[in-house]
Amino acid sequence: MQTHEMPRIGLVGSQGAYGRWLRCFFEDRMGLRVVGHDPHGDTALTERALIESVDVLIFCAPIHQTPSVIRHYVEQAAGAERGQLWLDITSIKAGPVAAMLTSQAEVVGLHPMSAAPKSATLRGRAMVVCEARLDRWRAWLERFLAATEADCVRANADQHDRVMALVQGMVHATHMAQGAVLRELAPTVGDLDGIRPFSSVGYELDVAVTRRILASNPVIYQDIQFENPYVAPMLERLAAHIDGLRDLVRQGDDVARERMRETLLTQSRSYVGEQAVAEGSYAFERLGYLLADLREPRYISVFLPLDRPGSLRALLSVFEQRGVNLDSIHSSRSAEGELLFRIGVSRECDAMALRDAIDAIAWQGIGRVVEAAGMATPS
Ligand SMILES: NC(=O)C1=CN([C@@H]2O[C@H](COP(=O)(O)OP(=O)(O)OC[C@H]3O[C@@H](n4cnc5c(N)ncnc54)[C@H](O)[C@@H]3O)[C@@H](O)[C@H]2O)C=CC1
Ligand SMILES: O=C(O)C(=O)Cc1ccc(O)cc1
Repeated sequence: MQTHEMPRIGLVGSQGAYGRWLRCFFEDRMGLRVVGHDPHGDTALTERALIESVDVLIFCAPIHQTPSVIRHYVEQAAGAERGQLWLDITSIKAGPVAAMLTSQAEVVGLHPMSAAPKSATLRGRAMVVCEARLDRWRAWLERFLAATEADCVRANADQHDRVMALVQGMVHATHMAQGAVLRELAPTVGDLDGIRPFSSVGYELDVAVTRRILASNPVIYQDIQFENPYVAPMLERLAAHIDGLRDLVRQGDDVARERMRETLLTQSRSYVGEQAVAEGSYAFERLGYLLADLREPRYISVFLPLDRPGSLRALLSVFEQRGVNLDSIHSSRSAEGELLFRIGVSRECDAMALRDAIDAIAWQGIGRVVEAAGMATPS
């Protein structure tokens, strides 16, 4: 009983990005004891000793290695895992879940749909939950999932992998291809910096996705393409549509134009449905306004240390008292994950009044101005 109340947590891959996040999560948010093993930097416990000292074991190792790592742990455990809960967070689910099922532990596969966040929980992110063999650990699992604050969606492992071929495989493939096309063709039109002033909202959004992928761990993007059996058939369809479009454009006549409209626009529009098309289109517009606000060169970013009602009002009153007109206000996060208010300031506002407002934010103890951009340099 005690075990299920305050289980000891074991992390396989404890030194990785998610391993480190999970350690903080379990220790700080759930008050649980965490131990781990990782060939890179966490070898105090042998694998067998790790298994013997935990109640819940979580695999957070690289995707392509995880099934064999799990099988190795099953061998090492040799039955000692009976009564434990084994979880994994791998981006592909069928292989890891099948491997965990060869143990005698209870088994649930998880997939958080975001990189390890800078925040303390997974609030606002989806997490797929594949219950494979769950009995006595059910109540604790529900408490754990609630503590993550993730939006949990249940699926079996095969369903998960089919969906991920679209949600991840397709999205990553198209953006990796965009990155390669830009690399090849952008030099002929003034390079990326030369293209930037010509950006549309769609280009800017796609470039952000592509660069996010390029900034991340390449092994994950490689494994998501290569380890999911549903990716190859998806790529066939993707390639067929791109090839088809190229052929129609080469053909170039009215028949080809009509065919393109029919296959790539009209049929998809009616499949998606009028309402969802309208909602998606509006979401795109809102992102356009957001990007426009974020592009405004004159803004300040403020960290408000006091997370309580009225903090934002105190901040805004500093501007009001000095007659500084604001164009936009967004809550956002710094690259380090700190919650910030980003305030766009009217280009017409008086530079002295703005500087005075910035000073007042600090000396009145309202907040810390992390960045002030587009200000006239003081004379
Ligand atoms: N990074 C992301 O965006 C997301 C990752 N995931 C999943 O989380 C898992 C881990 O990902 P990251 O933490 O980003 O990767 P990572 O590469 O930062 O960490 C993996 C860790 O596993 C360790 N490791 C390698 N072989 C091992 C073994 N035999 N035994 C124990 N540890 C071993 C590595 O030394 C490394 O520290 C992957 O399965 C990935 O699919 C899930 C959602 C998002
Ligand atoms: O590229 C994406 O989809 C991300 O947002 C990051 C990411 C990478 C791997 C995952 O399994 C889940 C999320």
